[in-house]
Amino acid sequence: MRLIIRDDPAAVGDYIASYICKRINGFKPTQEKPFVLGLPTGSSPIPTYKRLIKFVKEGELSFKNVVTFNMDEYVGLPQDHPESYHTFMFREFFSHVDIPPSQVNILNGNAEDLVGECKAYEAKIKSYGGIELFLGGIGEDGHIAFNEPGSSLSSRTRIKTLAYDTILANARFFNNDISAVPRMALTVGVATVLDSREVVTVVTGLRKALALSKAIEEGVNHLWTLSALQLHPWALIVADEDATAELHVKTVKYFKSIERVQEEVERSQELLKAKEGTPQQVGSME
Ligand SMILES: N[C@@H]1[C@@H](O)[C@H](O)[C@@H](COP(=O)(O)O)O[C@@H]1O
Repeated sequence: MRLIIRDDPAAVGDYIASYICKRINGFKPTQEKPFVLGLPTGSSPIPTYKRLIKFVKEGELSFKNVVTFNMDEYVGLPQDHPESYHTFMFREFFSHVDIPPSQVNILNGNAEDLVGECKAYEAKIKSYGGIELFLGGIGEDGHIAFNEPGSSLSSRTRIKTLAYDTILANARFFNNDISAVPRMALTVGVATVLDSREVVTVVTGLRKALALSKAIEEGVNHLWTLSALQLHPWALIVADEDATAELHVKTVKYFKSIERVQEEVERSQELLKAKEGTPQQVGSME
């Protein structure tokens, strides 16, 4: 697992958006072979969405050949409710980029058959050959998507009862009215996230500091479901300085040094490429 640390949420958003932009462009998606992207809601990914929208407006990125799957949705909240994850995603992201709405997938928390809805979601992900990159956020209790503490690490898309802490944390979106926060949600499982070829997680703010330390400094544990990323072969966490408050100084220094070394390696590879290119360029000019 890699941990990248940036000064603040805006810099985290810039980093992740540039990373996703590179990955999508490098993949060269087509209608036949789209880039399959998993997406989260919450306040943490907003700076990333803002930056991605900018890339699209500047012509550096397109979502025409991208298929998305969102992580979760409340059960029983009307789709057009201002706090439904459907509304959130279109308001904060989809309405501002060139993705055809038919390529957007969000769980339907009002489906008559909720179990069937979850099964169909898993099957649809499979039909696209799986998720290429899952972008995730976390709750203060370390949950990824709505995989609350105690969730099975081999869980799949399913109905989940929300932890009281999560209901309290999300009350801020419902005029601080705890009774207005839905008690249940549909969510992809931990195993659904782990199945994707790459996972990138945004962790910002002091409120997430304990969860980050539990997830990366301690063992894999169902009480902090983000820790399951330790089992993933290609996982990246991008955090801001505030979110590192509970980490050991040694941990922070370690990951920062790894990033420095990685940059050195990349720079020397670029130099080598440029050098190899020079005789040819000279030759062609002559
Ligand atoms: N189900 C969502 C999570 O997917 C999200 O990661 C979390 C964090 O939200 P925020 O980024 O606003 O702290 O909120 C909810 O619980």
